[in-house]
Amino acid sequence: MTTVIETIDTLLVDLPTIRPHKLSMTTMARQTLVIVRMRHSDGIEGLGEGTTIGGLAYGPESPESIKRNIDTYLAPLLIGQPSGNINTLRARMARHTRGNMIAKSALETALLDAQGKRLGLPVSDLLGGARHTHLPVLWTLASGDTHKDIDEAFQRLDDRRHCDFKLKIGANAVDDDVRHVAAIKAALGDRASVRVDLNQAWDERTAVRGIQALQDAGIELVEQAIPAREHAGLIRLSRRFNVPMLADESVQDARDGLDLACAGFSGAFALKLAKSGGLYGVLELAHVAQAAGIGLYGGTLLEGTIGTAASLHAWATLPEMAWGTEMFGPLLLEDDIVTAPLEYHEFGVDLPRLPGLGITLDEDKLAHYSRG
Ligand SMILES: O=C(O)C[C@H]1C=CC(=O)O1
Ligand SMILES: [Mn+2]
Repeated sequence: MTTVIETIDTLLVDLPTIRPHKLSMTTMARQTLVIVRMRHSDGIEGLGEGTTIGGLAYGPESPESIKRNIDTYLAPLLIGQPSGNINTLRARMARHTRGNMIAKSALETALLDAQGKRLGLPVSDLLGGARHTHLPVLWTLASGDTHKDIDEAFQRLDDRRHCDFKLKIGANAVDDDVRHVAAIKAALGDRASVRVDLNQAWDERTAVRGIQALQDAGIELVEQAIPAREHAGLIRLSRRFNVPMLADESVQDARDGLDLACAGFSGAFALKLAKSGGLYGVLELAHVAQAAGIGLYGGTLLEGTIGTAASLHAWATLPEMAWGTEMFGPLLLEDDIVTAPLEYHEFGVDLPRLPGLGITLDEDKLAHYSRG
């Protein structure tokens, strides 16, 4: 008998962060994960996660909209359908619903987790096989205080946890931000690479001034300096400076990637399951980038362990990423809802090797942190 999808439950899970995480558009004191539990008629449960940053501060989906739109619109499209044909189920969601890429990503992840468990294969094997089993992971310094950030960076270096750092700037005046970045880079010297993420905070004129100063300070990568939809401006910046531009909010999926590449962008793309609607969509973007000679970077929306593991399975199938990954989401959270956390060591993280995502929920922790 064909295995079908029987039930899909969604849970809002609030976890405190280890310290305030200050971005240009919001300061996070907690993270809300939307956890999907998808049960199939063969008794297998698939897990998925949809997560964004700061409610509606980061993008058009909030944790509450992700849950509501799965419950109301997306789950009914899947329930009763055969479990194993993920291409058909993706097409069904795309045909009947627009946008909501984080919600779709959570569901696709749950489908892949279940299929992997069913076949006894890790998700990366379902995607053709892992080329890496240990991936580099950077850390974001975003305490809002220069000296605290420097102490935090040295701690991470000494623990051999991270040797690349991303600084979140754009909330303060340009000169203050540049001073903050330059002080951190000067303190770390050659021990670490330092990059910045503006999260769209500058206009193009400000960006020209700010990026020149950041380049002079030895910054290695400048992420999303100007608003997402200003593709022409981003391309001008990528041509103007030696320091490469990393497109994040500007590049959601393969279509954006193709447009940017065809219009002359050079630099790198931040890949995120949340932007591209799941593992297949994000790999389509990665393949466009590869064809265009654009560098890859494994990005996060600060997902917990389930979403982070899903991303790792996708990144593991790619050639080495020019800019590594930022899959540190679980390390920013005070606690976890899984029985065995991901293993972070030697400046990176291990790819889980058990079937599916390789992650098991801790039911007590899940109940404790779930809303309602
Ligand atoms: O890159 C972003 O825009 C989102 C995210 C990734 C790391 C972090 O601290 O925030
Ligand atoms: Mn970013």
